[in-house]
Amino acid sequence: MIEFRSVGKTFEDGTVAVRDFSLVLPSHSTTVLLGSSGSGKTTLLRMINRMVDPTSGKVLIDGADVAEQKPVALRRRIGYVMQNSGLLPHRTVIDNVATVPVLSGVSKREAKGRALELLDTVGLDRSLASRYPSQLSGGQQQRVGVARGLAADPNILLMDEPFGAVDPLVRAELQQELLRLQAELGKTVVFVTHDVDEAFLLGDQIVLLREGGEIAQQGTPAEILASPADDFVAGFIGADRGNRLLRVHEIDGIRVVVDAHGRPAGVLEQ
Ligand SMILES: Nc1ncnc2c1ncn2[C@@H]1O[C@H](COP(=O)(O)OP(=O)(O)OP(=O)(O)O)[C@@H](O)[C@H]1O
Repeated sequence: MIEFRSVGKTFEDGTVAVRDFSLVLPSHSTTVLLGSSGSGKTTLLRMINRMVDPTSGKVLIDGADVAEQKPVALRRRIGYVMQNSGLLPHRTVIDNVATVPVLSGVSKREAKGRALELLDTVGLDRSLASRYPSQLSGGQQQRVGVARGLAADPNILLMDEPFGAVDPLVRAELQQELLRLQAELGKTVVFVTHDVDEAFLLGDQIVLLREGGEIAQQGTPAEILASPADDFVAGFIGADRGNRLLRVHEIDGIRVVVDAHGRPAGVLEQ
């Protein structure tokens, strides 16, 4: 469990990124921090692994204050996946994935063996292991980024707009892969995005933020869709709300769900 307790962050130039933020993130589930640019999502995410230290309040992991833990050790046991994959350009795919375990004392041979398994896990062909990041597509790079985030077998995986830089088709594929992986691995995932559809697809819990890291609403996607707390929430999730209004049509005894434009969205289970 990750807990933010009355956390605030004012940067040295006086920018108040987060005013007073409290939240519990349950283990083995995905919490999405959703909000527009500048709402403080990345700042909050980075407080978990101490890439940013709060100026007030505390962040606790399983009851232990992260401020009392060494940042390097903390970062080695928390996976971090960012936009543009953050891969080391002069290292091969396999070395990128194996780096953190080797730094943590795992033998090179063992780390490489595990890295190959992780390529399978994230749906990458092992033949790509000896390539450099620039020799991969954007989607493949992001998969390597996810493999690297998982390399130390962390309980917590932080993901900062990890699929923001790839085209919509690849993005949809990566989202499905993450859902599959999460069903298998059950990590505590904290996922940052400004994309409502992505948030609703991936999140068990959604936390919609206004400026300053103020929580506009938190709940399951269904709860937020069913009863937006106020106009801000309704506006944020509602840009294409029309598409979210679904109806059931019966065709030859099969119940088909269609969206507001009459496009089929799926079939109801009998
Ligand atoms: N190092 C810094 N120094 C000063 N201000 C900062 C710093 N990092 C972030 N900020 C400011 O803090 C606020 C929150 O930034 P943050 O990156 O957390 O937002 P975000 O919701 O993740 O936005 P985005 O979706 O654009 O990444 C912004 O106003 C930003 O300009």
